[in-house]
Amino acid sequence: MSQTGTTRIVLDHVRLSRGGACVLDDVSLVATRGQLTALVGPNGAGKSSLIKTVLGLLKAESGAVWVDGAPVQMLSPKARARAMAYLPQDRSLAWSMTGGDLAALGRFAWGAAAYDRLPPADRRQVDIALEHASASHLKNRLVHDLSGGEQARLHLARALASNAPVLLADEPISALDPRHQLEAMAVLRRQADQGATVICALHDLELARRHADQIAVLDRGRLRIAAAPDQALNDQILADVFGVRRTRSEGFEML
Ligand SMILES: Nc1ncnc2c1ncn2[C@@H]1O[C@H](COP(=O)(O)OP(=O)(O)OP(=O)(O)O)[C@@H](O)[C@H]1O
Repeated sequence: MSQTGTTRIVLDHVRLSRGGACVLDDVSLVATRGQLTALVGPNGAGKSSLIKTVLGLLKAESGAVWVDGAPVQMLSPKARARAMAYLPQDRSLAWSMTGGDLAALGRFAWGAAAYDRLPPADRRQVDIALEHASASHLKNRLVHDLSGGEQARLHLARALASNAPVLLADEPISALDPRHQLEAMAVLRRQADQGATVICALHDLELARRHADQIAVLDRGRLRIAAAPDQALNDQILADVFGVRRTRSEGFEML
């Protein structure tokens, strides 16, 4: 698969099995600088598995993942952490910490430190990330005392604080109210506009359509289409993959 100067992430005929079943089947996808790719597909389609494979957390049994021209499996854990920020779907924390310390974990690959002990430049990155995630006021609160949506915004701040050129976000808007969903999507859009490569798994097809440059539709482990939003979410795909059709009010109804 050809790689140009703007290419950052390439999946080249990736096949992955989990629990004895094939969950990614011959998936090829390219994500470039400055581009927001929305990964959509029904539950179990393989979105989280794809993100973890790009991160090198799961190893493709055939095919390859390239990050800035290097096979991901050749990169050290630190190099991967510096290249790619990850907002996982599971955001449970085993022990509590302040919101500031959670967001400061985003600087971990540059040297671990609690928020108060971060070098000024790193602390500034964390403060900017907290602001972008609408979470500055949560800096001194204990994470376990916060609502699900407040915790989600701190986890987004942690991912943003790393300032990595690639951002992989697995359902970044789950648990967020409508206003904060829009804010989170605007932040991801801005990251892409500033040159980052953003890949995010989303269930909200309308938000995906409005914010993404390309939409990759996964269907039972196979990439059905990766294209501009209106092309990717055409009537046939909506019916075949999601079992829905668009209503006149831009919503969806079951077929
Ligand atoms: N740890 C695991 N062991 C075995 N199978 C797994 C494991 N994790 C996920 N799977 C299976 O892999 C397939 C893809 O799961 P994945 O989490 O990638 O889907 P998804 O598209 O992210 O789904 P969702 O929208 O529900 O989050 C599913 O069939 C799932 O049951």
